[in-house]
Amino acid sequence: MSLGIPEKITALLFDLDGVLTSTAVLHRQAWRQTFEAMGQPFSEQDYLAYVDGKPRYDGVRSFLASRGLTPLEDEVRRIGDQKNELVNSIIDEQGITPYPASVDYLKAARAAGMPIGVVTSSANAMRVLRAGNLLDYVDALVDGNVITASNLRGKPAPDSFVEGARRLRTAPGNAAVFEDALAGVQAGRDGGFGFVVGVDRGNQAEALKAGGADVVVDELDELLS
Ligand SMILES: O=P(O)(O)OC[C@H]1O[C@@H](O)[C@H](O)[C@@H](O)[C@@H]1O
Repeated sequence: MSLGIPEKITALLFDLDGVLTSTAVLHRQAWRQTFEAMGQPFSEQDYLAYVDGKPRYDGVRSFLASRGLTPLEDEVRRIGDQKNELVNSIIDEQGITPYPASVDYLKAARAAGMPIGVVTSSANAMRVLRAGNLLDYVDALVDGNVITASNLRGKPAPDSFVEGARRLRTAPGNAAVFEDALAGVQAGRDGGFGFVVGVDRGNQAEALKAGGADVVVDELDELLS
């Protein structure tokens, strides 16, 4: 079976929320409730432009900066931590659903012997991967905790994907990035990755293309043939 990627690609790096699992929607809901409780209306467009794909506190800073606000660091953390409690209780209530088409793609990648990394800004990744029964597919994980502990810059900087490639012993030019967030697609482009797949979950196919995606799909199994 063909994975629909160039021959030079020898490793795959997947974002988690919104690419492998439908948790991006849960994050968006928790962010909206958190910001609206502060009197700041928060649209889907705000999520996509300012928060999606970025580490937790970067998301807080970026959205509030768009409203002309620059809160002190303590306040940034208080808001981010409040959102984290909320997203965890939403996950408790709603559970974790992997996208079936993404699981099919992971299975095909495994069958092809491709090393697989998950590169996500989320510090809740282990919980999500475990609940989604996805851990068997993961050879390397770079998550929000690794990003903090290793002092990496979060997406849109390429650092976390570069670290993922390093852990799979692959040069970025030989690795493919799979991303639904604009910040993540930009990270793939700026890191010189060999192929960037944009996954359009929110009417932003054009923006993903403009941000550096080589191809944009609605579901990962569209790449299989
Ligand atoms: O707060 P967490 O779980 O560490 O996640 C940080 C970010 O992780 C990203 O994967 C999500 O796209 C964002 O919505 C989220 O804010």
